Amino acid sequence: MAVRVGVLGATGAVGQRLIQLLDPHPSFEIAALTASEDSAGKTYRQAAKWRVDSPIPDDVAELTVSATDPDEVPEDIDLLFSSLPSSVGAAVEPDFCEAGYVVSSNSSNARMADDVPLVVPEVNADHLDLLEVQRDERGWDGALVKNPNCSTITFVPTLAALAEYGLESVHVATLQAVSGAGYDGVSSMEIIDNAIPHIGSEEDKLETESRKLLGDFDGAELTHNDVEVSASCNRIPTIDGHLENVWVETEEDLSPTKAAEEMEAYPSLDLRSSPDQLVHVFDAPDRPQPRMDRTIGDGMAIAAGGLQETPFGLQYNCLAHNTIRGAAGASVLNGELLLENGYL
Ligand SMILES: NC(=O)C1=CN([C@@H]2O[C@H](COP(=O)(O)OP(=O)(O)OC[C@H]3O[C@@H](n4cnc5c(N)ncnc54)[C@H](OP(=O)(O)O)[C@@H]3O)[C@@H](O)[C@H]2O)C=CC1
Ligand SMILES: N[C@@H](CC(=O)OP(=O)(O)O)C(=O)O
Repeated sequence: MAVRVGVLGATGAVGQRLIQLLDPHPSFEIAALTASEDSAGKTYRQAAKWRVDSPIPDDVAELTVSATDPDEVPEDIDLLFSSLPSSVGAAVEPDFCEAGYVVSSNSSNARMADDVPLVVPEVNADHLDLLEVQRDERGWDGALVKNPNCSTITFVPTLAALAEYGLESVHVATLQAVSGAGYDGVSSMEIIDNAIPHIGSEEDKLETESRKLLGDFDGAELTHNDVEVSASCNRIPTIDGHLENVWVETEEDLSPTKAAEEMEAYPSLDLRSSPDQLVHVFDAPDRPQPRMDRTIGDGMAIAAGGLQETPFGLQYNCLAHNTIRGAAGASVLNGELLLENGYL
């Protein structure tokens, strides 16, 4: 029987992607949708300005949107996907966890909290058991798990594939699509014929979240990886797909050929939303490209290419679909991991 799930912030850009991914999902049944007080009481069709590239699912369209309050969500919901603005997530997600709901959240609040697992299942599924510590410390029946920032998700799997060579330092420069800022995030006058070399708080997220994801969990405590990470983030006029240029220095020698082999061989998982192959490496030096490569693995794979030796270490480019692999798909994958690990 399918697990009954809800979406917090269901009317937003990421909320709509969540609905698109969850509606056909065999393990989950959408049974609750929440948004702001402005949307509460309306049908989803009325409340959401549907902008996803597939039709709004009929059954979901007729559900009534409720306020984002634990008292407004049915008790028989087992899992909530959260795509709220982070300030709202910070205020309400703990209330839902205290009320007994398990929350798989895409919002940036609490990602770096010591007792909150920040998970990319193919990279650090074992960190999920930090939930035992969380429940002990907070006394929650529910639980809170986070996926990282979309740009963090794009480059961390490639680093995980190289980790056995000893990661010393990483430099990453991003070229991020406008959908990452949300529908109203960047105006057309700002971004057409332009690039913006600043995305608020983004660089710090890449630098800190990557070290947490690549850290070790001993069953009680999480130690962050001590690799030095330096990021520079840029907004460019693509719609979807974050492209990143990465330079990595390793303790052991690592040729571009060997690095490509390690990336291609890095294992995926058997979870329903995991791609068959996690990292695809292109031989052609002009790939990956956002428009051509963002939907590899139904938008859940990472594309890489352009591997070469430089005076600053191994250099390569990588790409992921920011609202699928980097946001909604990442939360759904964590929901699948929670289910597989008996947390639901
Ligand atoms: N856009 C993207 O690609 C990415 C976004 N994210 C993160 O995901 C989260 C959602 O982003 P996005 O979907 O773009 O945001 P949107 O602004 O499109 O959607 C926000 C959602 O939250 C609801 N909401 C807003 N204020 C409140 C409130 N006070 N109480 C309850 N619900 C509220 C909105 O409801 P209503 O419609 O009623 O206003 C809407 O459903 C953010 O934390 C963002 O940083 C992460 C990665 C990528
Ligand atoms: N800041 C990201 C999207 C985002 O909302 O990230 P986060 O989930 O860390 O808030 C972008 O602009 O592409």
